[in-house]
Amino acid sequence: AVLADNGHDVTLWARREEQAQEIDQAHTNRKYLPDVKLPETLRATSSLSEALKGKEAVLFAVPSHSMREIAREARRWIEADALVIHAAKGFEIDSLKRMSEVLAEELGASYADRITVLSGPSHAEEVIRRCPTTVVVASQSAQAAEQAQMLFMNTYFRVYTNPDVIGVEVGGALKNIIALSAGLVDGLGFGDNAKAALLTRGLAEIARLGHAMGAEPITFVGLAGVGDLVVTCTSSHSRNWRAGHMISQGKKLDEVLATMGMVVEGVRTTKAAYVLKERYQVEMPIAEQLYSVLFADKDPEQAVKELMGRGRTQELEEIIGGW
Ligand SMILES: NC(=O)C1=CN([C@@H]2O[C@H](COP(=O)(O)OP(=O)(O)OC[C@H]3O[C@@H](n4cnc5c(N)ncnc54)[C@H](OP(=O)(O)O)[C@@H]3O)[C@@H](O)[C@H]2O)C=CC1
Ligand SMILES: O=C(CO)COP(=O)(O)O
Repeated sequence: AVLADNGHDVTLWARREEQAQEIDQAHTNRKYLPDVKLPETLRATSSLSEALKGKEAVLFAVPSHSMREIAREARRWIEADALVIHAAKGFEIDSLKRMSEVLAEELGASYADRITVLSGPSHAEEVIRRCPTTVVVASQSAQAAEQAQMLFMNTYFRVYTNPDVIGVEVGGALKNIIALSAGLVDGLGFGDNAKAALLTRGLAEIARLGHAMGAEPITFVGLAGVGDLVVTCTSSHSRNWRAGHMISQGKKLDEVLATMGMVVEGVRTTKAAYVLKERYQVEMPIAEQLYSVLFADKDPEQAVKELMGRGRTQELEEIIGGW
């Protein structure tokens, strides 16, 4: 809708014919954005070739677990000089690869310089109402990042560029772990101090793993770090926050995911972080406790007790050093 508002010729692809038809003809998307009228110029199809042929840019906005499969399929139709952007916030669970790595593998080396990630605090429910929103685009090529910036930027959607692809992707993925935890903490009625502690110490965990993976720590105080962390941990639009909240009320994970009917990226990302923290030898106590709550039926109140009872430590020693 942002791109259509900017006057671009946009074709959405949806895997279900009936959804494509609804968007194309009625200009609505009742399942995902009820009570919203989409731009009249926005077209939709269930044919990938129709969506991709002749297009100067392609935005992959599928859940991270389906990125490889869709990219593999899309490769046949994407123009050789197309700009490739993705907006997924997660890792590939088996390989622990970032989405730009998955795209580069599937689309081929010739696209590496044109792969861009778009991330930041941007709940779809508000973007579609044209509420003021800021995001960041990152690419290894300044030219690709600026091209994406120009395509999306308008009066309600402000786009910044950043050369740190790893930081922007890792920040966008890991914030969902903290958003799930924030839903739990809010649901348990632990108050504002606990929530602030979770966001701040969550950010320390994100920066610690991100730094070890090659990110610039400063990226995490930007839109893909603090920005997305704040919006996802404080908004009831967030599926990750809502999932955590439901679990705090005694619901089982399977039940929560079935009720949601939309992707809750933080669940898979918690599994990924559990393995990544071992691989990079970094401490992620919040992610570790959330892992036990989600996958080993740990009582969330006990998880909080254990987090509060950890040994004494410095605040940011890995990043700023000690005395
Ligand atoms: N929602 C938001 O505000 C934001 C989301 N994101 C990120 O965007 C990504 C997508 O999220 P979002 O759109 O919200 O997720 P939703 O669950 O709301 O919608 C998922 C969409 O992807 C389709 N889909 C699911 N699995 C597949 C598959 N295997 N192949 C093809 N299509 C599939 C669904 O189709 P169907 O209906 O047929 O299942 C549906 O159209 C996530 O990584 C998320 O973190 C990033 C920024 C903001
Ligand atoms: O990433 C998002 C907003 O920036 C959407 O978060 P949820 O997936 O938790 O809804």
